[in-house]
Amino acid sequence: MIKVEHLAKRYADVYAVNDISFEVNQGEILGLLGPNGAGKTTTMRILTCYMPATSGTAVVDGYDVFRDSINVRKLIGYLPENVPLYPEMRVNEYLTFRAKLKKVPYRERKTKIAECIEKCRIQDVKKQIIGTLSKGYRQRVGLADTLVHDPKILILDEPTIGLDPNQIRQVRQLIRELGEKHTILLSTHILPEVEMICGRVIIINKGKIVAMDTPSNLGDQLKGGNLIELEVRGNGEKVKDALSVIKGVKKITWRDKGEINKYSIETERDSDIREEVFLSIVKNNGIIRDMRQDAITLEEIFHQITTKEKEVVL
Ligand SMILES: Nc1ncnc2c1ncn2[C@@H]1O[C@H](COP(=O)(O)OP(=O)(O)OP(=O)(O)O)[C@@H](O)[C@H]1O
Repeated sequence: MIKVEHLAKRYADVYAVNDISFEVNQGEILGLLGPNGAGKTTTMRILTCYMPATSGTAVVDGYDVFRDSINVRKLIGYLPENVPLYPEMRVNEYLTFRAKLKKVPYRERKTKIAECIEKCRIQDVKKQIIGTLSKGYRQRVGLADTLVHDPKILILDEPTIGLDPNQIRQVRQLIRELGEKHTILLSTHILPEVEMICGRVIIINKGKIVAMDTPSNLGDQLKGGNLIELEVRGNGEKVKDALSVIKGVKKITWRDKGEINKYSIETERDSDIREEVFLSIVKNNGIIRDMRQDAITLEEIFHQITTKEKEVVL
């Protein structure tokens, strides 16, 4: 449905997006996940024909975003990060105005608007002035606007940003429902959001794609093991050397190298080496102050992929 090849966008001497390629298949919800400034909005702006790429191509349902921009726009409903609404208009007036702009035929307009109002659950506020609505309701009016011309594809830039936890839950649920009928590309920097909503995720950092898979495969393939957090009083170097030879240890990160040392030990999947860790530290005259084991979450993977910590990696 969307095919992006070697896309790049340069602002002056900075590449906001640098040679990215990916596809969004029909009917899927794909999450574009990345920290601030990763290039998510830039990618979406190119796909929605808001601005041209510096190089590369993007094709939406067979139409090139640069050459066939009018056809591409008809296919896409775009929710920008800051939803641009007219605060002095009433909700139904605004949606009628938008439907006219988007050339929804006069005969269908009423029905289409009613459908969007129902889908986005804004019946209660349809006569209310937009400026008086809560942020959550404004977001839903923005979503209703993206749907009013019944586009095949929805491009949603940080759709839950700035909402309270209840509103976030409602908007996520709404996006999941919309995913039954529309192909969706959404951006977020919130990990649980992609885990909850998306079938596939692209992790983008500094304009480059650093990982692409289903949320669960990312967990399995990239790390998939356990993480043991340790706090030890003793000779840091000696303890590190002893830990590194334990079978099942994949990587050790060593911090606070003083009298008290902290280690994060990544282990193989399905291995539990806590007892070996304990014995090894005691044997090397270390005192364990804390030891915790957790499964590595997508959060850690994301953190590791998108940041370069100063660390000792064995
Ligand atoms: N119009 C512009 N002129 C110059 N630099 C820009 C412009 N728009 C974006 N950038 C830069 O391009 C990079 C990518 O920005 P972009 O907005 O695409 O990131 P993002 O992943 O959407 O981040 P956020 O989550 O903060 O919105 C950033 O370094 C940003 O400062």
